[in-house]
Amino acid sequence: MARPRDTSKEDLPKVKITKESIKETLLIYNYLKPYRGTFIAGLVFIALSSGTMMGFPYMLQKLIDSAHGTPKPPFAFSPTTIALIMVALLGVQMIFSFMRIYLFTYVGENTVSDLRQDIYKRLITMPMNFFGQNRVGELSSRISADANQIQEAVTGLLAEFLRGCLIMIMGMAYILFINFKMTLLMLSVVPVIVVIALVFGKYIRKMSRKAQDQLAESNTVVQETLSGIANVKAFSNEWYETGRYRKNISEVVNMSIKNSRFRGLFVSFMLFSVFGAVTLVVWYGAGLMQAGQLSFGDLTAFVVVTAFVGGTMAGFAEIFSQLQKTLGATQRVRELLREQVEDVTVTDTVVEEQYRLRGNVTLEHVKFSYPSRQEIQIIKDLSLNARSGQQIAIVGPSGAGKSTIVSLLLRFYQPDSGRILFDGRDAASIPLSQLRRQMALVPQDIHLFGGTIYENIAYGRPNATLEEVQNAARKANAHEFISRFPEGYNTTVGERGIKLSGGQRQRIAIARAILKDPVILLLDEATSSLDSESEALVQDALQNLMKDRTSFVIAHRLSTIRSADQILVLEDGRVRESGTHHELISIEDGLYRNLNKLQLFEG
Ligand SMILES: Nc1ncnc2c1ncn2[C@@H]1O[C@H](COP(=O)(O)OP(=O)(O)OP(=O)(O)O)[C@@H](O)[C@H]1O
Repeated sequence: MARPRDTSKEDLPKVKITKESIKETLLIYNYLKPYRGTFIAGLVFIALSSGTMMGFPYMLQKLIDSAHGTPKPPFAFSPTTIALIMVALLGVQMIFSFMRIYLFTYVGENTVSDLRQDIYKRLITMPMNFFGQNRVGELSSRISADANQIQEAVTGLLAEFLRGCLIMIMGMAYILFINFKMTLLMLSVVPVIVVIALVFGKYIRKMSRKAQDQLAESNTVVQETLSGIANVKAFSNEWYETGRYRKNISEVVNMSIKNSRFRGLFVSFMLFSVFGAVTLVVWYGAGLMQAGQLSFGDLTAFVVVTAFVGGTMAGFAEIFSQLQKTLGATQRVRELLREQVEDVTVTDTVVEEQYRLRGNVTLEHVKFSYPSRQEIQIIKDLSLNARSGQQIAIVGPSGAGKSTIVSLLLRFYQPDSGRILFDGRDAASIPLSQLRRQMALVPQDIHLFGGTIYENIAYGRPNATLEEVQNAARKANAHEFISRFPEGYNTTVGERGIKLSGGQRQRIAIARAILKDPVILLLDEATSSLDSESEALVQDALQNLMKDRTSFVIAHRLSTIRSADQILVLEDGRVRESGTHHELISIEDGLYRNLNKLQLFEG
């Protein structure tokens, strides 16, 4: 029957059940290993609870027969005694069911939490290129929807399958034992009804999903028109939109009415066939009873067990469809777990003496194109030499490749050819985490994490004390405005917190970098202009930050880089001019000189 739509699950694609996909899924069961004992105990409780469940119709049979005075050994007791035994049986069943649910939830939650942590560790250590090629939404659904599906498989699916098998086997054996011929009669009708119900049910589900999609489409019209209401009104197109909506809605109505015919047919068919089957079996059983071959209790137990078996058969279809979804989920998760990660550590490490940098940076004939756009070379033969403590300014028009240089220095990407050297050593010979620990990036768009100002600054060195954080904030000219907030350093920022101005955010980012105390500083100057007071505070903070470290500054305003040791004028992936401000300004018709004259950059 058509059920309410559970979009979170239906959106998960199914895959074909093949030997390969099953093998993949079984590998996920590796995560079960640490909880093997509990898992096996859970399986035992499933078997026990299925067993006691089948004991119920058996005792029911004895109870009814005892009323007729025809109980057969070994339960030739009074009805009251049998009823008490049944209550005891139900009590035991309660314990078994409780244990089954508790143990499987314990195992399921723990395994999926291990799996989630592994996926997260993978995600966070993937190279930058990976993030350029995958959508964040899709990646996060690996950790939420896919992991959920796997959890259900670990706990629910296997348990349901085992329970189903046990009930089918025990149930079939039991009704065969009650009466062979009646079982054959039952087998000739019940599975047919189940199969028809499944096929029909699937078709109806598909139809109702279509109707829901149609409804969603009509909602898009509503959203579109309401969010662009000014357009609708300005064009006086209310009549047009009303017509569009009417057309959409009438499609929904048509489809739903068409569906109702099938649903009506399905429900009436099911009522007819289920009760018809019961009538048929009971009629046949009544004949056997008349002939003295069957007791009243036998007949009752037979009908109850048949209902169990029929229900289990139908349940297998759901297990099958869940299995397909799980195979899809595990395939995607396994793909992710197989991806090549960056060589970074996920434990907190300190800079080792052998990798401690002095801050000399050399680029030799570096060429680079982004892996996702191999055909366009962004950096074309770039060489530069920065000595420890120097300030290198990179200027040039938008799209020239300035930020790309910063990404290469951080080793987000590898050059296609040429070398990057730190203190004369090839960058590739320094472990990534060791290298990046000695660098700090102050980007153009400053990202503040949801948390307090203290936490945001301490991101530069997560174990810093409040005093160290405050000192960094002072140097970054941020202490004063932070102290003015009623909650000071405990003020929450980010999505749910207060909104800081552009200049304030920059100073937080500068404090974060000061706290990290990097050897090499990478600074992407914000393009948005600040008011002159704020600008002066930021510039002063930047001077504090750049003191005694090699700094690469992507500058958008030339006024801020006059004192730089070297200015590289980049155009189309090449260094067109380089030198100090005075050297460059004196080049007749030079690029820098012209840019300076304009005092205006495209970027
Ligand atoms: N992740 C990426 N994948 C593919 N191409 C990219 C990627 N990032 C940047 N590009 C391209 O590389 C070129 C250089 O970009 P880059 O950001 O280095 O320029 P920029 O000089 O910093 O520009 P701006 O001053 O506007 O920030 C651009 O054409 C851009 O489209």
